[in-house]
Amino acid sequence: SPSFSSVIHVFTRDDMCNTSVRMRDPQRVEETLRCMQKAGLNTLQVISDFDMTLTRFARNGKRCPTSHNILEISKMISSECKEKLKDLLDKYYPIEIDSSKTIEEKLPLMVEWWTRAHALIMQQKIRKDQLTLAVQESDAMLREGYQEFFDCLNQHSVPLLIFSAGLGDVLEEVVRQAGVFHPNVKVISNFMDFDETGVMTSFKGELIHIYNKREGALLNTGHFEELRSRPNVLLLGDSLGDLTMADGVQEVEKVLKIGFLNDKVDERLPSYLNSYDIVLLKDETMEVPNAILDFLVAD
Ligand SMILES: Nc1ccn([C@@H]2O[C@H](COP(=O)(O)O)[C@@H](O)[C@H]2O)c(=O)n1
Ligand SMILES: [Mg+2]
Repeated sequence: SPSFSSVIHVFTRDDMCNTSVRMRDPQRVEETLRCMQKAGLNTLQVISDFDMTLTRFARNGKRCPTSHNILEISKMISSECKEKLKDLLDKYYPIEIDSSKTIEEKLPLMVEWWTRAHALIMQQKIRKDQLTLAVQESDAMLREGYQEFFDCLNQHSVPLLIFSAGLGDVLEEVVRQAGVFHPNVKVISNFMDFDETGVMTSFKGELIHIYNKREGALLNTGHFEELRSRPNVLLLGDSLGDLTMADGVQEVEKVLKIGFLNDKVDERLPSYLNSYDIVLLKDETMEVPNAILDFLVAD
């Protein structure tokens, strides 16, 4: 059964190009993992962001789509609307990853991006039954090793909450088409409302954007209440906004935060190291989360 040294081996491997694992405090990571292992898998829950955390950021140098992008570049969207959505992406994505701006400075601009994009999407008479094809025709890609990750959690009945500011209907389809939408998976995200003919009319509930996952978590107290007996959390994200995803967990004991740092790595590394326990630099795989699960399984 895997020992901590085998996890460390994955953490410190230097044989793989473009892959690197950083930790602010490796000893604390080890202590946290040992506590989690001792407490057992029946005390664990996993909370993960979706876009660019469970999905790949890039492949062969080309960006992979977010759940928004999958819809935005699909046949369902008119070319005029596509152009407007692309302009929004070009304007706001650089702000999202700008390390010279604070979260407080970025927040209103991110709300503006989501609000404007969703207003455009709502005008497009999206058909629910066309989402399957949009995902099939996209380059959406879960990270290498996703099957092992999803299957392991399911096999051990560990709940996986996918908490996304993306498009819930689209991301669920990505997970379904990958064959890993197991019964232990729950999704909190922006879901569409459809009329009786299957045409989208609006979005359900409160908007989830990159910086209000804490509020989103607190709106879902029922989910976390059900998981009261699971105070240990493995959190996976790619944005500093993802760090609050576990804020709804009741009587939390240990939280291990794993951050995928995909873009503008040098500028953003200090803030990621400050806030995530483990930072994965340009790592397109689930190798580290899987090594951690292997370690936790072996109690
Ligand atoms: N119109 C938009 C708005 C946001 N995005 C990207 O979605 C990501 C958020 O989804 P998570 O699953 O990561 O919560 C965010 O990082 C934005 O870059 C987009 O592509 N289009
Ligand atoms: Mg993300």
